[in-house]
Amino acid sequence: MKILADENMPFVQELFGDWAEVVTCPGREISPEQLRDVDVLLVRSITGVDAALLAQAERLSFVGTATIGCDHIDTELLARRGIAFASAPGCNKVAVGDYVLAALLRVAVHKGWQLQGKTLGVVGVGNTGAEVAARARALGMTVLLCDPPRAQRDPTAFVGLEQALAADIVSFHVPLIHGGDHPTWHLLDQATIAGLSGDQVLINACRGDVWDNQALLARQQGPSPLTLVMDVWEHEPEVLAPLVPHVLIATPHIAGYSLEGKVRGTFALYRALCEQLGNDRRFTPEQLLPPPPIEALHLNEAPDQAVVARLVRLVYDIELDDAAFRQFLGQTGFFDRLRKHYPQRRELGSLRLLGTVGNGESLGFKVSGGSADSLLTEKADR
Ligand SMILES: NC(=O)C1=CN([C@@H]2O[C@H](COP(=O)(O)OP(=O)(O)OC[C@H]3O[C@@H](n4cnc5c(N)ncnc54)[C@H](O)[C@@H]3O)[C@@H](O)[C@H]2O)C=CC1
Ligand SMILES: O=C(O)C(=O)[C@H](O)COP(=O)(O)O
Repeated sequence: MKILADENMPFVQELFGDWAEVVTCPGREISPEQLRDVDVLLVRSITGVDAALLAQAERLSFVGTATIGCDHIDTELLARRGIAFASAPGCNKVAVGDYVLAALLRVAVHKGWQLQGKTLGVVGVGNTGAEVAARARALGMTVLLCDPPRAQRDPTAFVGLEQALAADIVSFHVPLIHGGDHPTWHLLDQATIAGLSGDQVLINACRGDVWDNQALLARQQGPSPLTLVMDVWEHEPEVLAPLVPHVLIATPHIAGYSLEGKVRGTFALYRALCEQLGNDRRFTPEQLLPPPPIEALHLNEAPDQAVVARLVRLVYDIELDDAAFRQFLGQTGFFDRLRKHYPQRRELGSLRLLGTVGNGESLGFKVSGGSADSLLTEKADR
């Protein structure tokens, strides 16, 4: 059996190497010719799997994407051709929650805000949106949930887009959908942008095409620009360069790039393929993860916003991602290069907080309760 996998997918040799020949290559370079003798194709979000790519893929029986988003896959085509398909729902939702928490804390410094009491609109309340909502609540924010497809089933829990867009901060977590009842392409368009006030903050960690980037640039060049956090961009890997100086935090589609998230992504495909082939699973995701750089910290009291910000930065410093983006912007291939060489990033949950840590768990950290002394003893005993 021959497996072709995106080179940015960790642990493919370890997981599949025992029962298949595994070949890897850059996701944007996978060609129809390469797929002639391939049985299994494992991609990430940058490989468009469509009729043109599969034109010569006579042997292909399985396609997997180690991502949450599936907008790059023609799933109807796969179904028509009898090719099995798997994705990795939720695999990097925690990483996206970490990213947005780090962004909120950075925004707070920039604006001189206490986040407690501020409102956050979450547009799209699935796996990633729910992670973000939980962390914002732990910071004492009032969270407005907007998810029209879900609201059809549970109308009382949700607000409309207009109300969500009136929040102090609005974070987008929708799939990219063209057409249908709830399209998300250019959900933030010229008209919605015009209705926003210059005090507001917008975060996009879902798909670039959900925001009209040209319309945003026009707004940012006017008298009352918005505060923007952008992990994703229209037309990636291209970036609308003139927009970047008007963006507070700019990153190259790495919100979901924790090591844990990537491992869960590859592992979801391993599990699906094992099931399809009737193979036994020899690994668990935990076996693949190295120990984190910092395992535990002792806190004597519940952390305030400034302490939370320092704790988050110990595990994930979003400003380093922003600085790298600005340093290399404009160089050919900078976007994909930053993604390919992304430093190993762990989730907040890799750090255990010991002692009286209040809302630590809801913020994403691992927490051990008990008195400070008993925990110190427990730590010393380990
Ligand atoms: N920047 C990054 O690194 C990452 C980006 N993503 C993107 O984020 C998207 C969302 O991920 P999940 O939360 O895991 O997906 P999910 O499928 O769990 O949730 C998406 C939610 O959006 C809702 N929705 C659909 N249309 C909507 C509309 N017009 N308005 C408001 N809500 C709408 C759905 O009802 C659903 O509840 C993914 O499809 C992917 O494109 C996901 C992971 C990492
Ligand atoms: O899971 C998703 O959906 C994402 O957006 C991925 O985190 C993006 O990573 P790549 O597939 O582009 O490496």
